[in-house]
Amino acid sequence: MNIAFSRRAEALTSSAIREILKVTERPEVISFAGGLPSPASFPVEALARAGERLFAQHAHTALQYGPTEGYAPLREWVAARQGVDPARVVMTTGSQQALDLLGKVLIDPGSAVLVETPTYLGALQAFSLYEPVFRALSSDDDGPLPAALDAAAVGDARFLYAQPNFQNPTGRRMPVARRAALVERARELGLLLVEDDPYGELAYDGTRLPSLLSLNPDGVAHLGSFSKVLSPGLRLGYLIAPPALVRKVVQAKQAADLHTPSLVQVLAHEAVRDGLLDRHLEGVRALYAAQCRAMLDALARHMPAGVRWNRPQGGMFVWLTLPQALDAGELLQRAVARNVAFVPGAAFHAGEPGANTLRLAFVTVPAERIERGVAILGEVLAEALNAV
Ligand SMILES: Cc1ncc(COP(=O)(O)O)c(CN[C@@H](CCCC(=O)O)C(=O)O)c1O
Repeated sequence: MNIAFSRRAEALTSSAIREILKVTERPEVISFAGGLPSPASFPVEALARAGERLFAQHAHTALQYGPTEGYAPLREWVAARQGVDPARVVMTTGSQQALDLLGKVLIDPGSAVLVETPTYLGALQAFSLYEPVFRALSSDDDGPLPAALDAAAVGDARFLYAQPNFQNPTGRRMPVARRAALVERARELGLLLVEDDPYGELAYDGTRLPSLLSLNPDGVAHLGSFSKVLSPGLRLGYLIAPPALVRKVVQAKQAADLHTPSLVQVLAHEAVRDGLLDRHLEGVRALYAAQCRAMLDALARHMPAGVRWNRPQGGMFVWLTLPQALDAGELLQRAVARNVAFVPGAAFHAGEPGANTLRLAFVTVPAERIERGVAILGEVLAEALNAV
């Protein structure tokens, strides 16, 4: 059967992370690839008790169709936590769906979309379905440069996609002054900001900086997720946006999946309604801080000269820059042959190739396996450097 695919489908590519995750299913593989939260961070007991309350008190709601905007008590909980009107909140099936819906309602073929580079490859993949032209915005260690946001660069761009907290893949965090300057420039230029923030509650010192949303609620579409603070298997996220954008996203979501599963929304609300999250997050932050120290110590011990990396203050990722001569895509094959996996950096780039970069996720690997995996990675890099 010769299936005639749409032009969009013909251009589709696989997620580098999803493809590598297939390889990492072998238990002997030390995987620094997927941004999977540590299973030790899942509040299993609290979720089990929430499930009992769900079936005892909310079974009909949890098992029935629900409103596309989401389960009202959960929307209200999100709205209160973010300081917005519940009418601006839409619950989504992971924040990944929010990325897809924003692409669907904001991007025409050929539309310009401004992105950091590198940036989250899942966002590039979601937006790409709608055939934009990506424009990479100059950035430094603090994030996108507001000075790069001039009328010429912005032109008719539909939005700027940015992550202010512990950015995937670089791990960097935008200082408050940079956030304010970025929001001000975007406001002056009438440019919508899409703020993707799955890691905002994962600062190891427990601090939270003001969101871009809080600096300009009418100019920012904010994405949040329960994946990194509760469980990714729930596939639960949310979008907070100006009313006109909420209306369009809801219409698109009606066509996509009618609504996010009622069961998951009621379960999550039953779990978080009495303050579980704040108690739970203290332990998650302490665990991730220890994991990060183990990773940074191992890198310092085993990386050959010329390899650079950041020191994240939160989140789940370390970003390595290799000497120009090395290609992380080629090195991945050699590393996997020695049971170590990571995500090559090229897939995170929308502008320059970035072949000599790679992302290491560190929260799910026990410290002794981090030490062994990074030692092997160091040997693979040293052998490659000796061969150039
Ligand atoms: C910046 C950013 N925005 C949205 C997402 C998607 O999270 P959810 O759909 O809310 O689980 C993510 C999740 N990214 C992880 C998860 C992907 C894992 C996978 O594809 O299995 C990663 O980069 O490894 C993210 O980092």
